[in-house]
Amino acid sequence: MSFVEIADVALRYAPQGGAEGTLAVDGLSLSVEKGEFVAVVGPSGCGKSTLMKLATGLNFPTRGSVSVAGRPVKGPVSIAGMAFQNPVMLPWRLTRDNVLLPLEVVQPHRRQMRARKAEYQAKADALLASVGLEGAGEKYPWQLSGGMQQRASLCRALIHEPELVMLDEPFGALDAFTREELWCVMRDLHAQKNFTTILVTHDLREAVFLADRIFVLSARPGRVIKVRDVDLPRPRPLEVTYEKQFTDIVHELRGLIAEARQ
Ligand SMILES: Nc1ncnc2c1ncn2[C@@H]1O[C@H](COP(=O)(O)OP(=O)(O)OP(=O)(O)O)[C@@H](O)[C@H]1O
Repeated sequence: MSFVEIADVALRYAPQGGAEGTLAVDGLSLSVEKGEFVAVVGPSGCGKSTLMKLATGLNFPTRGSVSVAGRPVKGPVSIAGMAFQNPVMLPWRLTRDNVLLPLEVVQPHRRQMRARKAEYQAKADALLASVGLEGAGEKYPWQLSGGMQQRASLCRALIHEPELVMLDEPFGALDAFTREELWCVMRDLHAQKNFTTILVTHDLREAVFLADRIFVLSARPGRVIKVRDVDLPRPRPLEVTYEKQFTDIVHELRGLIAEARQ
């Protein structure tokens, strides 16, 4: 059995005001192996974020099944860490304390928080340093740039050592240079820690740079219309993005999405 299995799933959002609701995904099947880095791309509104919510237990299928780590998903998946386009840091807490938030929620850390606070704080500072944010734990999030906040948000997604990391457009709001820097941060974190990763993105270069496999979804209701292996060797330097093999894959994906939008 794969680490994440989504099997023939449909999800219709509840109707409002007599309408019939929105069928977000239908016949959606995909599986992700342990340690794999996959990306999900597709036309706007095709159900990418819905897929993320299904895999983390924030939404449940109308039909079909979802399992993670061999267990059916019946509620929020505690072995998952998440990062989104908007880092949403609590402005009254230091950056370090924002990073520590999942440990205050997820067991067994929650019950150990008081006794192990100093150790957890040191862990947060070490994680921040590993993404180039040495000393930033002592600052408030509003004292950091957007790129720094997004790095901190990655740390928050990883602090409880999740086996599954879900990234929903995490670099979408950043300028091109900062975005590429964070691709490298993410590449290195994945290589070190080997968590299973699902990245939802509109940025096809980002998908090809980071992923082992890319799932292309149809227009809504979303289902997988193509699985593209990215057979570029790792570790991948940024320069790979200028190579023909890389740009060929990007063009292929662009063509598939253009077709799917029609
Ligand atoms: N909570 C909700 N209630 C009702 N409809 C919803 C809800 N969440 C999403 N939808 C609808 O489901 C469809 C799929 O939404 P989803 O956010 O999964 O798509 P997406 O591919 O992530 O979108 P985008 O490319 O714009 O980020 C859309 O038509 C959206 O309006």
